Amino acid sequence: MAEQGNTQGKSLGELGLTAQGGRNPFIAGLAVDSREVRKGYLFAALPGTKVHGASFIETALEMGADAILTDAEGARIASGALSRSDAALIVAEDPRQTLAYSAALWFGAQPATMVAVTGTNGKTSVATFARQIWTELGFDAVNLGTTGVEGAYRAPLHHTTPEPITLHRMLAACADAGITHAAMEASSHGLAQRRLDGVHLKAAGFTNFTQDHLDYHASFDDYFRAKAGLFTRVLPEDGVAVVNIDDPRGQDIAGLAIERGQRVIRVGRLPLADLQLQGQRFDATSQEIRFGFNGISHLVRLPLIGGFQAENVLLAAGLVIGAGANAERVFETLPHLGTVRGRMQLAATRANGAAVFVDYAHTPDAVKTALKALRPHVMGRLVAVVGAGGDRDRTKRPLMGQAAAENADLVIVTDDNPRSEDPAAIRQDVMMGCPEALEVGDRAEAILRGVDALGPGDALLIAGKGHESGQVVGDVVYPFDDAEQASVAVSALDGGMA
Ligand SMILES: CC(=O)N[C@H]1[C@@H](OP(=O)(O)OP(=O)(O)OC[C@H]2O[C@@H](n3ccc(=O)[nH]c3=O)[C@H](O)[C@@H]2O)O[C@H](CO)[C@@H](O)[C@@H]1O[C@H](C)C(=O)N[C@@H](C)C(=O)N[C@H](CCC(=O)O)C(=O)O
Ligand SMILES: Nc1ncnc2c1ncn2[C@@H]1O[C@H](COP(=O)(O)OP(=O)(O)OP(=O)(O)O)[C@@H](O)[C@H]1O
Ligand SMILES: N[C@H](CCC[C@H](N)C(=O)O)C(=O)O
Repeated sequence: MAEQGNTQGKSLGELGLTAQGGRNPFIAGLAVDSREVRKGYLFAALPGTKVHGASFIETALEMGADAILTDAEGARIASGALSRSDAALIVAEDPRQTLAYSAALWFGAQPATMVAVTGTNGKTSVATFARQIWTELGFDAVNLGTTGVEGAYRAPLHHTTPEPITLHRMLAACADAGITHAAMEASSHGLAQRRLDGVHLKAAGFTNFTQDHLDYHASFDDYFRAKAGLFTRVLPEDGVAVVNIDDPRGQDIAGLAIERGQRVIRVGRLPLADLQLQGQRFDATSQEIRFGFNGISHLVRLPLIGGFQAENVLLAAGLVIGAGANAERVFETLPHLGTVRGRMQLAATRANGAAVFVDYAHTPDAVKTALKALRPHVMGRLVAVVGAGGDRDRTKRPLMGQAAAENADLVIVTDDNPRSEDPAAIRQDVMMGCPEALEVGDRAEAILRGVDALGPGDALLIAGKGHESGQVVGDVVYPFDDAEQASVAVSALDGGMA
């Protein structure tokens, strides 16, 4: 109970729940996994992708559960066990959403100003920039997502958008630590599973929409509908939608937001944008951007590599403005933003001046965008080390290879978390899109070969793992850090010059 952060216990009513059968107990904690149930807990028996959680209701009752939250199908599956128990039974149409609301009530605190961002690519970057802007403005702020909880409170997370019990435990810990501002990532899995439905958002952002996760979502339209849920369901009507309208799906989102009465801040290059990116100039380590807001033009130097990061920065600025900050003060913070860990991060420089970048591009669009974004910063050739993950969307693999072949001068295909799959078979899938590429399964060797290929003025992009610290092979996570390997390779080739 203590780790649930609530030592008092709560009645069902206090959790927004009404029992349809059984007692009306005082709840000691919440669990979605029967193995985590303790005496007096509410067990949420959720319909799963592999099995209905109701199959574990009997076990949960044996472990001491005093209340069961499930759907009609779950109540039917466990009718035998339920009829032998006096535990409270709550049957909800959408038990995942009900759990999300109850988890928010259970933990009872979240940072006062919260924003969330969704989209295929750019969520971590936007959430991180939003946190950096708030920090520059003097607020105690965090970002939560793929890279964990970062900022004035730090903690690891195992998911981009954690399930609601973990999420609200974390939000309450942040609030207790004095965090007033939080920017979180909303993954499509998280949205489809209603993980954010109890979060109080002031603004929500949309970056872009391209292929990913078609292993989980039945179709592109399903994937889009999941993302749109951030605006049609989670963001309240008085919330602000901050949308990249350069993406046609962003225009659809803006339309949905307007239908709900939400204020919309349009971001993009199109003349219709409220926060309009009007020009970019690049040098080796930074970019100068010109943008307009409310008829006023601004010129700012961003110490960031990659044109797409300007789009992410403006989306983050829009979110911070949408959540209540003064726009001119927000724009003053932009020259102080820093590189997002593992996103177009300069990891090492060779003695001949060639640069090695680490990036988290793991979708076809991201590989294309990242490589294209490096071009204006680089005088010479562009080398790419690329691979695709196992147990993930297989259809994206050849497209990732193709994106690399079309946008780099030399491509090296390697392993990236093969998980339970045969690494050679994954590489073959990728190679279908880039048949001329060099195939080097061992990632450390692939990086070494990539670094070795660099002449003066060239650059290497190591795509796919970004901030990750391991290579997942089978069930084993081997320590592996692309940035570290880049330094090791440069040292090995140039004699300690990394
Ligand atoms: C594919 C997916 O999202 N799965 C989530 C889903 O599990 P599931 O439907 O597969 O569960 P299941 O195995 O069928 O079991 C059904 C239910 O029985 C319960 N159970 C199961 C076994 C048992 O002994 N006792 C028990 O109670 C399970 O907790 C579950 O609630 O519901 C579970 C409970 O809410 C989640 O923990 C689980 O996330 C798993 C851990 C996961 O890895 N998700 C990943 C894919 C994910 O969410 N990633 C996104 C996207 C990141 C990105 O953008 O790339 C993220 O936000 O991190
Ligand atoms: N606005 C953008 N448009 C296209 N590609 C982008 C954009 N922003 C980032 N990327 C690419 O996507 C990669 C991942 O970026 P980021 O981590 O910010 O996205 P994400 O949506 O959080 O991804 P994930 O949820 O899978 O972690 C970057 O390393 C870059 O290659
Ligand atoms: N959140 C993404 C990250 C992918 C990163 C890449 N390194 C891989 O393992 O495919 C996923 O789990 O699909």
